[in-house]
Amino acid sequence: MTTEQLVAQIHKKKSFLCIGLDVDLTKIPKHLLETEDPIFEFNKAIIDATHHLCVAYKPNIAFYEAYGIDGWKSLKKTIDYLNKNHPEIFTIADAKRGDIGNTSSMYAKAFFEDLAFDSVTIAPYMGKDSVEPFLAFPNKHTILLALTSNQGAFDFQTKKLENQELYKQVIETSKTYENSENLMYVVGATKASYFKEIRKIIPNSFLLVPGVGAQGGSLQEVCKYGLSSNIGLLINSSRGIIYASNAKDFAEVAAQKATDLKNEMQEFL
Ligand SMILES: O=c1ccn([C@@H]2O[C@H](COP(=O)(O)O)[C@@H](O)[C@H]2O)c(=O)[nH]1
Repeated sequence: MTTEQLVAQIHKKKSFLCIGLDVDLTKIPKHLLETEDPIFEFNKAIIDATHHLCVAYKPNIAFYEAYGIDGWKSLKKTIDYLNKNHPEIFTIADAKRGDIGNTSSMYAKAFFEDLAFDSVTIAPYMGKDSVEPFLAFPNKHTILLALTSNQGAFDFQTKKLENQELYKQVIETSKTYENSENLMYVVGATKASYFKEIRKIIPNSFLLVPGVGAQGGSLQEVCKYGLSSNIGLLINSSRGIIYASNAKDFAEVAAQKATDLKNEMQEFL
């Protein structure tokens, strides 16, 4: 999917919501455990109930890898279901990969070719040759961890190196990479006070923003300085939506939570 197509969907649906599909078998409704593929059945129900409210879904790959080959099969079924039934939805493999060049090329093939995601999250720590293999794929997007939502972000990302914070150096350096127009960035909603500075460096790039809901970040605070001229934000919520109920009405309640977040977005569209 191109960035222009994503922006068009945001305006059409009046939403820049991304729903995280972080499936934990201990948290999903018990009746689904009796089905052949509980992870896929859970995702399918959530997608069927919420696809009109959001523009993106973000399965976090750890939640699938944790269940071994069955988890990977459920992931494949989920992305195939999305690509077949909702090709207008932007898909994000939250995998946080990145390695030396030839290994990164294999990660890129796994997520962009085999699984056919639109984007993948990448850790920037190994630098240019670890990121560029992902950027080489046309109309695919590489989402670089810039300033993460967790407390540990302060261990390194905000520390100054040669008088500039590391997260700023990551963003500035990444702009020099080949095909950097395919970059997006992760910035946590819990770091709302940093958005003004970040927008000075990347005024138009898309930012994937996790951390609203369960982690306590505020949509209003993020939008104050995070919006760009083409919206430029994908606000993610995972647990706050998908586990709002673990009874038989879980998909309905998830849709209500997604509607609440979408409604909060209206004043910014
Ligand atoms: O900085 C980051 C980067 C990624 N995440 C991921 O986003 C979701 C957030 O889930 P919630 O349940 O809405 O808290 C999850 O997959 C994280 O691994 C992040 O939170 N922060």
